[in-house]
Amino acid sequence: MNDTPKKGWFQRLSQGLSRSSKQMTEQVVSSFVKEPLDEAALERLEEHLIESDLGPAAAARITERFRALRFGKTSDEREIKEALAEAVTAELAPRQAVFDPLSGPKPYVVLFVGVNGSGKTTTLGKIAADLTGRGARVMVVAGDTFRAAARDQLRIWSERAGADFESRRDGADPAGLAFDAFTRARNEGHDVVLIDTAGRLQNKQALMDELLKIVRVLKKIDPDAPHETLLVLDATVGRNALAQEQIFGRTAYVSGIVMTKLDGTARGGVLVPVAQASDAPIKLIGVGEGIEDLQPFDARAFSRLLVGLED
Ligand SMILES: Nc1nc2c(ncn2[C@@H]2O[C@H](COP(=O)(O)OP(=O)(O)OP(=O)(O)O)[C@@H](O)[C@H]2O)c(=O)[nH]1
Repeated sequence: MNDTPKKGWFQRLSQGLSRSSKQMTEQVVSSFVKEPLDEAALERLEEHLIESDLGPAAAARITERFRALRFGKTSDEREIKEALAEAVTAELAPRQAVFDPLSGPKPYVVLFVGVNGSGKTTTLGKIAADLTGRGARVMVVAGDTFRAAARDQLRIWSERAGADFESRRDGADPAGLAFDAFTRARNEGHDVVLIDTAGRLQNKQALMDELLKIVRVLKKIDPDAPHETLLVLDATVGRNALAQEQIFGRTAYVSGIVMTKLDGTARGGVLVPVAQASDAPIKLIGVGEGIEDLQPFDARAFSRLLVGLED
């Protein structure tokens, strides 16, 4: 995604995170205002943070940091929010990284993995549109060959973006498709190849085997491919996102996480335990269905908005 967010992104992020920040402000922030911060209040804070899906480990660390900043002091709402924002930023800042498909090798191959419904296809479509908008030549590959609906949806995104599109009939081998598409993209001078994959097969093992096979055949053409493997996770499933991260993260060589649908949940805080559990950093976040609603992850902006700080 473009490093310089388009105008209005901050407002969209703010609006998208409004349910989460409302939860934080109502449940967490308001209960501390105008009381000197004591042990009982800190315990309540930790509980609220866990209820907001930040996870026990991060909740404990944030509470400790908060204690160091404010213990024994009477705080107004702004001071509470600033201290919380600082503590959440400290958790997330080391887990932030940039998705930059245009400064690597060409064609730059990006594999999209994640369960069905997580927002994979939409994310891929938004990225395709962003890249073609910046003048890149993009190929979109419909690696979920089992579901005609998934393919059609991707074709529509691809046409809208002005990208080239590669697909095969139902049930064709996705690894073969990926190989041919990568070969064509190399020959024709594409800048980026975006490969969608299935999110569900007969069982988990079959799904992982298929992903690994795709990776293997891509490496036959370029040992460094795929240059990026993005795991797409849906924030609305809360802590289930953690389980998904574990399954895909362990086997699929994930290099970056995209957290979608942060606008559809009051538990956007789940990004914190996911970011910490994963070996891969958070690269992009989605706060809506529009093309402009997918943007680079900015730990500081995210943390401040999560606790209801608008500036
Ligand atoms: N509110 C909101 N909706 C989103 C976001 N990202 C994706 N969606 C919606 O989530 C739904 C599922 O997204 P898809 O892109 O189809 O998900 P998928 O993982 O490709 O799933 P399949 O197509 O079932 O394989 C769609 O209705 C999207 O419009 C987001 O950031 N916010």
